Amino acid sequence: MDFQTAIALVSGIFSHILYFRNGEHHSRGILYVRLALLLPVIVAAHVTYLLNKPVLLALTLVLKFELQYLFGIYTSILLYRISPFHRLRSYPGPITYRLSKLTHAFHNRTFKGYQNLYSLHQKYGDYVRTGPSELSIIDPDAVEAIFAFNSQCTRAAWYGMADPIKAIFHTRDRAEHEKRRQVWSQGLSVKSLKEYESRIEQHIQKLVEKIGDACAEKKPLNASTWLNYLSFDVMGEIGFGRGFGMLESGEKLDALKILENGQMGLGIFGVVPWLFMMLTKIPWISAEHDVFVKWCEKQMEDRKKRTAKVTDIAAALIRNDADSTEKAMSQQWLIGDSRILIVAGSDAVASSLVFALYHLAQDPLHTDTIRKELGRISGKPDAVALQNQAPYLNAFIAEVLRLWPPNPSGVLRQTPRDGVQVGPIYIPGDVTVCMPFWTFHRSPKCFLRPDTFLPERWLSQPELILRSEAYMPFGYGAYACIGKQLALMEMRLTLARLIQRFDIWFASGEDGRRLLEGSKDWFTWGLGDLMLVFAEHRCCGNVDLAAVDSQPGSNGQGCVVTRDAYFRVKGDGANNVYAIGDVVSSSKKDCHRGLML
Ligand code: HEM
Repeated sequence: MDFQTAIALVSGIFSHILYFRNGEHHSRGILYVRLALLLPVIVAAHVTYLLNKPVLLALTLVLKFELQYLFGIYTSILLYRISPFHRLRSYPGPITYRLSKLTHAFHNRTFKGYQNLYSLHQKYGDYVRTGPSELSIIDPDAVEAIFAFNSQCTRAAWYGMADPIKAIFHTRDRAEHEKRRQVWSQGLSVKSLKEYESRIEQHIQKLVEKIGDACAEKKPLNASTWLNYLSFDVMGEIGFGRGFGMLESGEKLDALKILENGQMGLGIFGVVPWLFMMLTKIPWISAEHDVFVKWCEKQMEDRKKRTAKVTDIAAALIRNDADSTEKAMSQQWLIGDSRILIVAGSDAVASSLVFALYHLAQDPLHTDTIRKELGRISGKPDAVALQNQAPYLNAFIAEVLRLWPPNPSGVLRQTPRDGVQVGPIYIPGDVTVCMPFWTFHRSPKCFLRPDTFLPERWLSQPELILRSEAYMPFGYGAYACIGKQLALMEMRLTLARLIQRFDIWFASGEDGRRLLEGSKDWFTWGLGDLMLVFAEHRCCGNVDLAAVDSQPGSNGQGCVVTRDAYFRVKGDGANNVYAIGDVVSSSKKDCHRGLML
């Protein structure tokens, strides 16, 4: 090895040990690339000028030195990551993940990040090393230490990927975040929620009418599409004072199509923040995303110009902007939060509602139980009644959020410099820790029969919940979801209104698999299709199956005759119809046993 090579290699190794090994570098990717490209040219120019060497020779020498230097850095980095000196050496995990997060991105290429994490936990246990300095954890004892208000853990580098944009969701500084959260909470107070209720109802009513039309024409509907329209229209209404009109037009806004494309990138490259940040700085890659950002800004600008007749979340943010003395900074917050307003709540509510409809179609007993419960509430149940007097509905929603949390791969935190102690386990400092909700919610150590949809675990069978700390679809602690009550109100109202009016089944040829297996994990869910048929519910409440049951061998099965159709029914052999199936026919001849309602 010649002297120059030795110097280059040693410089590389020391650069890693003294500089790159410490602190955060994810936001400097572009800077490093620029330096790597520019420095050789500058140095070569100096060598040519000072030593009088030919340009080409100087450039070759400098580039050779640079490559050797980079080789030194990367060899040192990779060896260190798998060495017994690394602070995460004792945690199990695949060697390829220890070497580089790029492996994680590669495994996420099919948008099944949540399943990937599930498999890793199945193989390696509750603590898995999923990156050079990253752990995925499904230990309920660790929740307090990592998420509680008094935890020293902060948001991980992942949240800084939107830099330099300012927004509540991207703020890593605890004090700054707390201040912004106070501004947001004015728009989400109990009083505001009360005002939002009737406006949310109007949008739900539009959805109900659309479904009613499809129902009259006996047409199936894609629930994933229509619930998305609802949740975005509601966020337009609550966020900016007017819906986006998608329920009326039946068409997705172009801006939201762009948003979906952008989410795909997040699903794959989001696990490697430095790479994601570099990619989003490349103009032709970020062009579409910039259009979406501009559209969000425009919503806020338009809202500022309108005199508000109604209250909304933007009103609180704009008020704060008007009071602010630091105008430029305040404007930055307003722009950043306009995006959060649109994105944060819509996807999550839509996916939760679609998975809820899947479970209703899959087992109509849930529909029946909720309907009976709603029937016991006097008058049309409002949001407060649904919260306090519909325990099964609430348990049903809780179970949907357990099995299908809207952020399936969870959220990330960073441990403080001194690390964190979880009982006998020490998690070293400056480590990114992730709690993957989908996997955590299905841990057999935390929930009995973890993969089974059982709303009863939140009601009559609490013994099925072993560790309630593991349940955190809305996150937990200082950064937890600020829109939780709004989301729950919207979900309760939507499900109640749909169940009160319709019976819900899978459309012909649908079994829900496209939703369960085809949905993509791109931080929130990119939903697969779910084709459903809705039918006006005419035979509500208990149905006396005696006539059906009295037929020998009927086994509680037969037909229910409503005003104009014959439905196939299944009973429990006692007095309840618990599944009402397809319309068999409009005449009695295809219906071998009938029961007139
Ligand atoms: C089922 C519905 C929803 C679920 C499951 C959900 C889940 C979450 C989770 C897990 C976080 C925490 C992220 C973290 O720890 O960094 C979060 C944050 C947030 N959510 Fe939601 N969310 C839902 C609906 C909504 C709605 C309707 C809004 C509308 C206002 C909203 C606004 C926000 C905001 C602004 C944050 C950031 C809070 C902060 O930084 O302090 N979410 N959400």
